[in-house]
Amino acid sequence: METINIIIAGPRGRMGREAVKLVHETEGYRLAAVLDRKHGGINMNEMEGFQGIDAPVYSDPEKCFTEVKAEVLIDLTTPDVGMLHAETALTHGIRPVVGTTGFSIDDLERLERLTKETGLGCIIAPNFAVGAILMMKFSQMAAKYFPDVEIIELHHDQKLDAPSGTAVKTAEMIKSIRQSKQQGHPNEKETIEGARGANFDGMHIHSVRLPGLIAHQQVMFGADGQMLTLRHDSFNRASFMSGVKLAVDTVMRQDRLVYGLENIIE
Ligand SMILES: NC(=O)c1ccc[n+]([C@@H]2O[C@H](COP(=O)([O-])OP(=O)(O)OC[C@H]3O[C@@H](n4cnc5c(N)ncnc54)[C@H](O)[C@@H]3O)[C@@H](O)[C@H]2O)c1
Ligand SMILES: O=C(O)C1=N[C@H](C(=O)O)CCC1
Repeated sequence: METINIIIAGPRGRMGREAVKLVHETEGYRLAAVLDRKHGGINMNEMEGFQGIDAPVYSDPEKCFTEVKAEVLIDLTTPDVGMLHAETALTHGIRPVVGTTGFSIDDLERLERLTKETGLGCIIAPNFAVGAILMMKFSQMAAKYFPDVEIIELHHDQKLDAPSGTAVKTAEMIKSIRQSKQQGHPNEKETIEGARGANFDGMHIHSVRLPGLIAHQQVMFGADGQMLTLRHDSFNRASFMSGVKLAVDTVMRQDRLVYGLENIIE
């Protein structure tokens, strides 16, 4: 088995720490370096909580991708930084696996162009949890029969982007099979701005942020006299790691942009 050399961006973050553990403990993976905005120039084992993990730390992505031999970048940072990392990685022949959420349609189009130019795979996964992928797929199936839908996503209160990447992806998947529909009463009026949530092609997305939560989503379908609710809960960040591993293994065989793990799980 060929070793996959991996760079992780955002190793001290909530997701980054889990990803470091995954790469460190997986046979056939080697942690080649990490990208950390503060600690460039030291070794990981000098950083708190990473004793016994030997990898150089960089703060400058350009320098990191030039000096380090790696096949894959796992990015778990913030949208603007994640976009810069993904583009820079591709131009250095490194395949990005991006868990960072909050990318715009423009960002996705730019990355798609870059993958076509370089012939390299890139996976953008708004949610790595297999259960969440199933919830999105089931929601897409249900929307064929229940066009009236509201999405409620619930996350911890340190989350930067709203709506969540998962909610946006769910809405996009529903939109792909549903005729555009403005839901609710045609004359409805918000007496407090935002009361009806975000409007995506007529369906509404509500974002809840509370301490204690991790990542949760409920998709509610209403029809005359009945309701169908699909819900997924991630109770810890280890729940995302089998999806990260699937993405790393798959990106090695891809030559284009893949947006969403639903396109690669069988
Ligand atoms: N796809 C999924 O399944 C999934 C799951 C959880 C979180 N996320 C997303 O992953 C991202 C990270 O989430 P989190 O909860 O770990 O956040 P976090 O705030 O705990 O971690 C983000 C890390 O990025 C680092 N960072 C910021 N700028 C940097 C830079 N220039 N260079 C290197 N590192 C930099 C920060 O120091 C921080 O450690 C978010 O966008 C979140 O929405 C995705
Ligand atoms: O913790 C977060 O932030 C998460 N973000 C993802 C999203 O935006 O959908 C999914 C899981 C957790």
